[in-house]
Amino acid sequence: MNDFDDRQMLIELASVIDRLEIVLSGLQQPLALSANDSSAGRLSSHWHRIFTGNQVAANAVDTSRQQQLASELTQQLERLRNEHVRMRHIKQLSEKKLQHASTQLQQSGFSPPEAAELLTLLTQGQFNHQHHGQLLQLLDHYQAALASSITHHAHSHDHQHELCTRLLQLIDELHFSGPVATELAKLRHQLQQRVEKTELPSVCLKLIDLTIEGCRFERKNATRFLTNLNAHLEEVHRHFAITLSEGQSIVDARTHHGHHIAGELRAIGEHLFSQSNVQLTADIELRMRSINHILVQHERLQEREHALLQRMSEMDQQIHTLKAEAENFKLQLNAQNDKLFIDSLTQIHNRAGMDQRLDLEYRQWLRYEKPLCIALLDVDYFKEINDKYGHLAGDKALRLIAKTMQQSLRETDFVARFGGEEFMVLLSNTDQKDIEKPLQKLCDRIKNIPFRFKEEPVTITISLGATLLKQGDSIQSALERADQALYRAKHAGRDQIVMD
Ligand SMILES: Nc1nc2c(ncn2[C@@H]2O[C@H](COP(=O)(O)OP(=O)(O)OP(=O)(O)O)[C@@H](O)[C@H]2O)c(=O)[nH]1
Repeated sequence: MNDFDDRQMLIELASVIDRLEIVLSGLQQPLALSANDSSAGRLSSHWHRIFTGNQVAANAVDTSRQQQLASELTQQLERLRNEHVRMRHIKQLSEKKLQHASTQLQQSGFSPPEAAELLTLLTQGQFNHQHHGQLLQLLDHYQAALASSITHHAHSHDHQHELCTRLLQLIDELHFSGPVATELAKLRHQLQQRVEKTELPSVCLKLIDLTIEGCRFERKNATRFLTNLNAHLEEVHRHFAITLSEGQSIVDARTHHGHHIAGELRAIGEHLFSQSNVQLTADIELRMRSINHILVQHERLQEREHALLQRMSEMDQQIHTLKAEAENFKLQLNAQNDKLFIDSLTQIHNRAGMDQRLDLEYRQWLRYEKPLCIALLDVDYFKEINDKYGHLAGDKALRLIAKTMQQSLRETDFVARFGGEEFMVLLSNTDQKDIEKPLQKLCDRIKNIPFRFKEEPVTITISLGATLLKQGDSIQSALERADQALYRAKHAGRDQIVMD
């Protein structure tokens, strides 16, 4: 555009010069001036003086010709003036655009030293007359900024994908019941579909909300149970206190009756030796009545004792119920505790379970130095399964793969799902020469699962990277080696095992 305007300007200027030459040659023709044309004569001599630098007699130029030339000259000058205004406007506009572009580039965060230098000049309004050069430089930087923003976008896309996978994993590690579980399932479904970058924060917040709500729900259940337990215990305590005092009073009464009967018997014995028969009979009768009275009281005591036993048996029943409830609660807590280490989708161990077992196996390896193998597995092209047959099909595949893995290995081996379609296997106490066989069997079994999605038979393969723990290894270093091996298996074409 600028190029074109400049060329146009040159053509215009050339034409102006041509015209001016004609005007000049016209003015140079020495023609007589009439008295009426004195002003035109003055004008022509004025132009003559401007263009030639020489004075000419006022009557030396033809008046009509002079007038024509003068009007042409005026027109040319007018055009020239307009063009000048237009060019000035274009210049101002392009400077403004340049400034706007440099501000935008500055805001883009793209600033190699050359770009920074140019931008400082441009944003300070220091344009030089070589606009073209500056524009070209600016264009170069624009292109670089665009390329960098495309790369950045790709990275942020990767990051977004990773975040979604991590959120899915977290959901799989949560084991809530009731409405929270339903909401979590919905959120899981949403994450498996495409979640826009802008929606991610609200999904994270929702997950936090649900986790808090789930914890509250669990806590409410536990509190309710403990309140019940407490109420029952209070009741038992009250009964126990009554029973205790009742028992004590029965014991006191029994002792008292015992003493009384013993006293009466002693008195009968004494009277037997010291009294006459008539007197003796009367005394014995008296004592017998007293003993009878004691026996009646004793019977009442027996009834109270019976009631006491009844109450004790009820208490025993209550304590029994309490014990059963406490046992049940303990089982629930244990089950919840176990669930913390179980992946809800596949029902094998999750990342937390894997960390716990890895730690244990590592300590045993340090102590007993028996071989320990870590294998990392990743399902090949799993994204395609999800994309082509839907996430439910993907979930089903993951469940079956996990089950097959468990069935394919020994009970003492360990299997965990630690990421979306990533699994880990620990083979303890297995020598190097014996490792490849079970791992190969595992891969073959998975490959042979007869998956059918949308009536189509589908073969799913896995890539596997494995390593044996070596002298000086930490858990981290061994995991990294296994991960590298897995990476090589993927890049060598997938569906294979790489041992490091
Ligand atoms: N159905 C389902 N898909 C999941 C789950 N977790 C992760 N994924 C998906 O697994 C896919 C993994 O894709 P990528 O990491 O690209 O790997 P891939 O397609 O298996 O490709 P390669 O590993 O390179 O062979 C993504 O589409 C995830 O959304 C899950 O729990 N269920």
